[in-house]
Amino acid sequence: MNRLQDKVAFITGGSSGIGLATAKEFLAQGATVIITGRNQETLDRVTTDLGDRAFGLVWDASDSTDAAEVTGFIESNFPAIDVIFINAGVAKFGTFEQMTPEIFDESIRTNVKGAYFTIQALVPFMNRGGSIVLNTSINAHIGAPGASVYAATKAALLSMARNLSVELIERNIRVNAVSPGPIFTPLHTAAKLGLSEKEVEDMNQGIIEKIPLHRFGRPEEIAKVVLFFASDDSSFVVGAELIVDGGMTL
Ligand SMILES: NC(=O)c1ccc[n+]([C@@H]2O[C@H](COP(=O)([O-])OP(=O)(O)OC[C@H]3O[C@@H](n4cnc5c(N)ncnc54)[C@H](O)[C@@H]3O)[C@@H](O)[C@H]2O)c1
Repeated sequence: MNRLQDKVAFITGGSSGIGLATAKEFLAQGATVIITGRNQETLDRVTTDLGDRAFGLVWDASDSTDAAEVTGFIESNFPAIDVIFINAGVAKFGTFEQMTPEIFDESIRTNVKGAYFTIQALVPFMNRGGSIVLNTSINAHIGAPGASVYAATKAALLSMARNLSVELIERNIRVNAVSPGPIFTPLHTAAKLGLSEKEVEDMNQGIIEKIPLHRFGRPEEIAKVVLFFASDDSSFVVGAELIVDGGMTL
């Protein structure tokens, strides 16, 4: 316990799924947590549940170049940011023909550009060093039908993590990546995937058959890995990737 005592952590897309599980884990370890999302009501509800050390900020990851409000809030309230978890993301699946320029742009803006400019805006606040963790995906490594756009964004993110790690370590900031396999979260709903209920059901069944552990992962199982990267337990780990997929990519 208390692996993040007195630390301040910033989590993008923190109101559900892996981001929320990570916020809970960080709070349990003594951190103060700032989560971002697009909906004020949702953020209010979630931060009320999370308690006094949780703060919610409306910040659209796909428009992260406009950071004035976020940086102003941090400046007025915290001495530093110690941990950033780049987690907000969209997963638009579909055949090659179904991928429109709009889907492509939204995916790149949220998953790649959003990540980059969030880090650029927040690094100046990491004045006591710290840790940045990027949430990529096993899709950065495998070939799966219908995943070409999503996978391309996650491969970009993984490469971003490696390259930023060698640049930011000069400021005592470690950058690492977690690459989850299938984790049961709201991302797996038909609406978010852009598929029908039946397509999602068939896809999920097919996925489980490929996982040696024969089940989806839980958000909490990713949060534990993010905690490892965020805390001093990983003090000599720089530019690494940890695949957490129940053995799916083996
Ligand atoms: N669930 C999985 O199987 C899985 C596997 C590998 C990687 N991931 C990655 O994990 C991350 C979290 O996904 P999740 O599975 O917890 O699903 P989720 O839908 O619960 O979480 C995604 C979060 O991102 C937020 N978000 C999306 N677009 C945003 C935007 N423009 N601005 C701000 N926030 C935005 C959503 O509001 C949500 O809180 C994603 O980056 C996803 O690609 C998930």
